[in-house]
Amino acid sequence: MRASQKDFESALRQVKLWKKDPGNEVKLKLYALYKQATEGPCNLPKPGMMDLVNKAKWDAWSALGSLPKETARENYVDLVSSLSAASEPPSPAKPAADGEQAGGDLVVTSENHITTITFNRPAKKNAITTQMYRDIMLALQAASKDDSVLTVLTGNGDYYCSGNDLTNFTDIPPGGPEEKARTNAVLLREFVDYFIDFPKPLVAVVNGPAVGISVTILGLFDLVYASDRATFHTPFSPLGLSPEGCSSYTFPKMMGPSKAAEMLIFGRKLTAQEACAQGLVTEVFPDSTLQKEVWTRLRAYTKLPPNAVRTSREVMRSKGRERLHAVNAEECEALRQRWLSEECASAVLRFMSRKAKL
Ligand SMILES: CCCCC/C=C/C(=O)SCCNC(=O)CCNC(=O)[C@H](O)C(C)(C)COP(=O)(O)OP(=O)(O)OC[C@H]1O[C@@H](n2cnc3c(N)ncnc32)[C@H](O)[C@@H]1OP(=O)(O)O
Repeated sequence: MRASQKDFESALRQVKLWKKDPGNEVKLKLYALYKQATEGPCNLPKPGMMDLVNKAKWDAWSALGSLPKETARENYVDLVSSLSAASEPPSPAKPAADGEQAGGDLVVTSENHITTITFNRPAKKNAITTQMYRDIMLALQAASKDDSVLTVLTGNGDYYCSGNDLTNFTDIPPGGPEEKARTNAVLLREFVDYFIDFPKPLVAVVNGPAVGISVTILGLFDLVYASDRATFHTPFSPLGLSPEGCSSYTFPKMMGPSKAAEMLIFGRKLTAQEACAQGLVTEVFPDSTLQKEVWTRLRAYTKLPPNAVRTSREVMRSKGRERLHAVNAEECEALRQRWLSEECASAVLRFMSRKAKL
């Protein structure tokens, strides 16, 4: 059935009532269809390379080519109706009380003296949004004070985490790309500082592939248990970026400068076994037994005298902390500059335009 002008207007009103931001990809699709339905094919000049937001919008609209206005209107109505029919999104993450589970892109649970922070965005391979960085910091703050002995990070679905959400870069504030780069650098520095200063043992249960920042911060963890399906990938150079999470210091220290260079400069992806041989991973488990074996082991660790555990960790960690803060500051400044580079803009655009196809 063809959508009438009335259906189209009703869909426009419906979008305004949505409580949750549908995400940049959906917004781009809606934008493109709206423009096509109301103005026809895009004949605006192509925005400049650094104007990420307008460039992404232009790409999405242009990709519709000569799609007739009526079809665009119909596709808009269909898209809105399919999204509105989808189940209501869960509430945002919050630090949980004992045993409580919060929904959202991050799930925090606390049980048997273990606080678990789960990346819960499986449809996006658990890419970390700006809100998730903030929620992880809140969860770590709460976990540092609760009665848990261990804090675990893990992922829901087939991925552990695909790193920073690359669409983070498209939301340019009034201060322009410079302000965006500055606020990202502040956020990143604060985020990594939380891991450097965290007072209890940090454990990663790497259930699948890990990319970018989810790999680099592993150098700040005490234990990294990985599925044999997991891979470890830091594709910074292809993205026009440079290493973060103190990996420019922890990785060479852990695996030697040459192996670290292969990963951090040349983006070589490691298998779980290779990452274990390099000291990044503590132990690799068959995917089918990972959960059972790891959680049994972790529960046993929580029975150890907690003050002895904390003291041992503190004496192991305290000496390097100041250095790590300095490394973090240096890496964030390098990244602030990288985010303003054409190399980075092109890489993000490549990813975005792949996504803007309708
Ligand atoms: C402010 C602090 C900054 C901190 C600095 C951090 C730096 C980093 O972390 S750099 C690393 C950034 N991550 C990446 O470059 C990974 C990008 N993603 C991919 O290369 C691929 O998606 C993949 C290899 C992770 C998975 O490929 P595939 O199995 O083919 O699945 P899809 O590509 O179809 O992905 C499914 C779905 O998920 C979305 N998605 C995946 N990763 C990201 C991401 N990092 N950011 C945003 N979105 C991501 C992807 O767009 C697909 O979405 P739909 O098309 O809507 O299904």
